[in-house]
Amino acid sequence: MPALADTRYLKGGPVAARIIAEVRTAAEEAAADGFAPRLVSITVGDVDAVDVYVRNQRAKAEQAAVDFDERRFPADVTAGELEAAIAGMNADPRVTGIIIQRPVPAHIPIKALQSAIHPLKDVEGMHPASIGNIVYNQLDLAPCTAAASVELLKETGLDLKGLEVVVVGHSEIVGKPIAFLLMSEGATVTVCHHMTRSVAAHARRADALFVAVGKPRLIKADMVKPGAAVIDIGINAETAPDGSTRIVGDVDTDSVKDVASWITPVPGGVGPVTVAILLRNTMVALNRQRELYRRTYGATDAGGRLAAE
Ligand SMILES: NC(=O)C1=CN([C@@H]2O[C@H](COP(=O)(O)OP(=O)(O)OC[C@H]3O[C@@H](n4cnc5c(N)ncnc54)[C@H](OP(=O)(O)O)[C@@H]3O)[C@@H](O)[C@H]2O)C=CC1
Ligand SMILES: Nc1nc(=O)c2c([nH]1)NC[C@@H]1CN(c3ccc(C(=O)N[C@@H](CCC(=O)O)C(=O)O)cc3)C=[N+]21
Repeated sequence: MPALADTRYLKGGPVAARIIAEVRTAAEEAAADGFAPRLVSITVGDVDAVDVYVRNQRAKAEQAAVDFDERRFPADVTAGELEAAIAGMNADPRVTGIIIQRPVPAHIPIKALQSAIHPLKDVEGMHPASIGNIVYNQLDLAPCTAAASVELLKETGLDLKGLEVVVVGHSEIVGKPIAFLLMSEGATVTVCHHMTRSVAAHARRADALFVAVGKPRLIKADMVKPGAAVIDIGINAETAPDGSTRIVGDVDTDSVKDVASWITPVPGGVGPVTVAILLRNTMVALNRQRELYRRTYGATDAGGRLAAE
């Protein structure tokens, strides 16, 4: 079978650029109104995939006119120290968004830490209360990678209603929210994980296959239905024999591209869209804070009296 034409690659760059341009307009308008967006990133320890993400957050935040503030903590920081830092950010009106980069070291209870972020500043919707919104079909602030993956599937023009979708990987931040977003769009969703008896048997039935595991070349050509859309979410740093490193996904793109009708490249696929959605979510969160300020301080009895005088 011939290799796919380049257009069958679902490239993230153009989608990301479109979103970032929209964010910039909104960010400039908000800043002129006294609500400059400012995103704080919390990193604990050292993780390759996090480094890539934070580097791109910084670059794209600048393009989107969003202030970006990176806070790095050593791997042996205590949960108490992190919670105290987050409490300070919650109380600081200049901070409009907070993201905790995952994973964090095992001694940090991630759920408690997510709970420490004020829901109005939770730009990933990962507060245990916020994540429930997805179950209730409130989809305007979803975890960024999940939203980015679904956005790229929509670029295919496929009708999501009744679409057979398989998601490989069921993490809180990626696989599970993807499944909920797709269910909301009417897809029939199967979720696979490490205890699934045959990932291949499920994957082969998928019209759209989402892969978020963290294992290079996990998905090979014989696991993909001809004509399917393959969304590769993996970000894995691979070191070549010559010592150079490169980023690869979870899909064996070289072979799968001859079977699938659409495939997201890594790099250049889901990653850039994830960053763009993080910035878009930052504006969603900011607008909710703005609305709270408006309701709290926007109209006063004093103002009413002055107007009447
Ligand atoms: N592009 C982007 O924006 C992002 C990319 N990523 C990347 O996506 C990948 C996944 O990330 P994340 O979800 O955070 O990772 P996790 O390690 O949290 O989750 C991995 C998931 O894969 C499942 N799994 C493990 N082995 C297998 C297997 N052999 N077959 C099927 N399922 C398996 C695990 O199941 P179980 O729990 O049952 O073991 C788990 O649900 C990583 O490469 C990460 O770097 C992550 C976030 C954003
Ligand atoms: N709370 C949390 N949310 C996340 O969404 C999250 C996280 N933690 N921890 C780390 C992973 C990883 N991740 C990436 C996002 C974008 C790129 C990205 O921009 N990649 C580009 C650039 C590659 C490069 O520059 O080499 C690309 O794929 O083309 C990478 C990785 C988000 N993650």
